[in-house]
Amino acid sequence: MTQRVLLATGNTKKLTELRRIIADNDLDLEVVGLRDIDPYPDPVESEWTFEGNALIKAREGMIHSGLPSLADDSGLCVDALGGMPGVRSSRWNGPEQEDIANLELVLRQIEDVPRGRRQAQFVAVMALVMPDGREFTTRGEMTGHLTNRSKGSRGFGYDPIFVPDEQVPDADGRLRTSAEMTADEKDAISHRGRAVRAILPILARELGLPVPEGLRVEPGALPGADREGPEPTLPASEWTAQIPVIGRPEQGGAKPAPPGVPSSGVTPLEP
Ligand SMILES: O=P(O)(O)OP(=O)(O)OP(=O)(O)OC[C@H]1O[C@@H](n2cnc3c(O)ncnc32)[C@H](O)[C@@H]1O
Ligand SMILES: [Mg+2]
Repeated sequence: MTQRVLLATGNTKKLTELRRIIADNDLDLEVVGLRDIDPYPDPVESEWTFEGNALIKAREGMIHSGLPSLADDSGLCVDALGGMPGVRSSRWNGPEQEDIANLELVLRQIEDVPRGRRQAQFVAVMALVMPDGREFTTRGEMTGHLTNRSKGSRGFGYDPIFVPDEQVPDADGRLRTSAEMTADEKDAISHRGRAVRAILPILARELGLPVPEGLRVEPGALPGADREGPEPTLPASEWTAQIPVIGRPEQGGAKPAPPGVPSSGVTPLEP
């Protein structure tokens, strides 16, 4: 029987991307959105880390639906702004969450910053909360730089001003913004694509589904792999899986991984 999973996000563009990436990976899952369950108040995203806010949204989703629940917390971290807007990306210009006003404010804030110092990265953290309270997070990043004006109409949020590093220039040597890329091109390199592809093997294992071809990892490499054995040394809420991250240490309110912790494997979440 097809199992149901909730994607607890109020952002329909994000939901579309998440559904598309899950569908591309052939998991026998029905992905329901917030519109498919009884409404509940938006949770307050009160944490200073993407992990913390993703867990807040996934926990609320699980409590109100009883379903295994996924949630994404993401944002744009701009080096010249000390890693901001980061976890505040959707409310950067105020509580209205208007993409264009947020993007224009960032452009104004960096208008005097020269091209060589306009590096930024998108970060996405996916949280999974199971009905038994087990919790997991995965992280993906996409590095790039910011343009000085919007280009392209695909994607959402800050896509029209973000030029990903991982792309081949066109015949004129021009690089595209992520709003000029096709959905498949963005998914292949995006922060969300990476975070979702990292959580899918964990979700599959937790639901007893076959792990999709191409997403297989060593069984012991997944957090909670010892769930049939002795209790984990950390509470379930403190396990996180990290995928290899390209680029600089995390910013925007999130703490860098503690020294000595490998870029993939199990690390504790900050309190
Ligand atoms: O909290 P939910 O309900 O999931 O929806 P949201 O839009 O409020 O989501 P976040 O709190 O995670 O804020 C993420 C913001 O970061 C930006 N962002 C995240 N991923 C992006 C992407 O792939 N392309 C462009 N902008 C993105 C965009 O402004 C989002 O509104
Ligand atoms: Mg939000």
